[in-house]
Amino acid sequence: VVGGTNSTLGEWPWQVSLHVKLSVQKHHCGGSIIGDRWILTAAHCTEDLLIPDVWRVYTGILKQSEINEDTPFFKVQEIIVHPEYEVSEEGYDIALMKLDRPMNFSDLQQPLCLPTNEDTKENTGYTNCWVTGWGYTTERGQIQDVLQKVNIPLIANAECQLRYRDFRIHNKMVCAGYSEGGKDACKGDSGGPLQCKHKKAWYLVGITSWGEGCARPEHPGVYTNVAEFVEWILEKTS
Ligand SMILES: COC(=O)Nc1ccc(-c2nc(CNC(=O)CCc3cc(Cl)ccc3N3C=NNN3)[nH]c2Cl)cc1
Repeated sequence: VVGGTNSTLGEWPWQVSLHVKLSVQKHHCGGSIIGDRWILTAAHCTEDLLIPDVWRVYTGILKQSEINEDTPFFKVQEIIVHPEYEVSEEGYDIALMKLDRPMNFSDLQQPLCLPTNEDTKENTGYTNCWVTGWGYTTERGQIQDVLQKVNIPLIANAECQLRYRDFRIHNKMVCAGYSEGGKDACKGDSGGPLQCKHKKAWYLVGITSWGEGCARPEHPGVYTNVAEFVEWILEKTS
């Protein structure tokens, strides 16, 4: 996250850190708890990593430095990638991870709400949206220890399309950013939530997906529009 600040423990209890353990183990992507056995993340996070055994899902953590060989994690039983996903810039950048056992919800680990379907139109109805993650704070940065948060406004798809002439910004995408730049997601944040507070509850409006650089003027972040995938999510998770 560029232009953000430190989160506090329990502020974003649905945020998870998805680690991959190959020869070494490291943070790979963010993700969101949407059920007691379900994590929602970006399809691009799972590319070339469709073997469930390499994944370690860390919940209820604020700092990456909390993670060591003794830190408990959830194993992944199944990975479900949206069948229409090809590349992030074309959308459908969404995937589900089914955990090998159900989690007990607590103050530190609990789900956030999926947007209701009619919100699709109202995406502009969300006025208090935040992006969170342990990603880089500059384009040539590094993974952060403390979970970062940044308040970023949604922007209309028509405006987002003007900024990305070489791409098709369609209705299954949602954009967020400042025209002057300076605040954005960045490398290592993908798969994590763009969450909006609406009438006292937090909704998973977007999944961090792609952008041209990080926090550049006139280059908003592009997120998977979760409201357009609620039917798919419910079909796969029930
Ligand atoms: C010690 O462990 C480690 O170092 N781990 C580690 C893990 C993952 C990565 C990593 N992840 C990605 C996937 N893309 C994103 O995360 C954000 C994409 C994105 C989304 C929005 Cl909305 C806006 C802008 C951008 N944007 C464009 N340019 N840059 N960012 N790339 C790389 Cl590199 C690097 C290091």
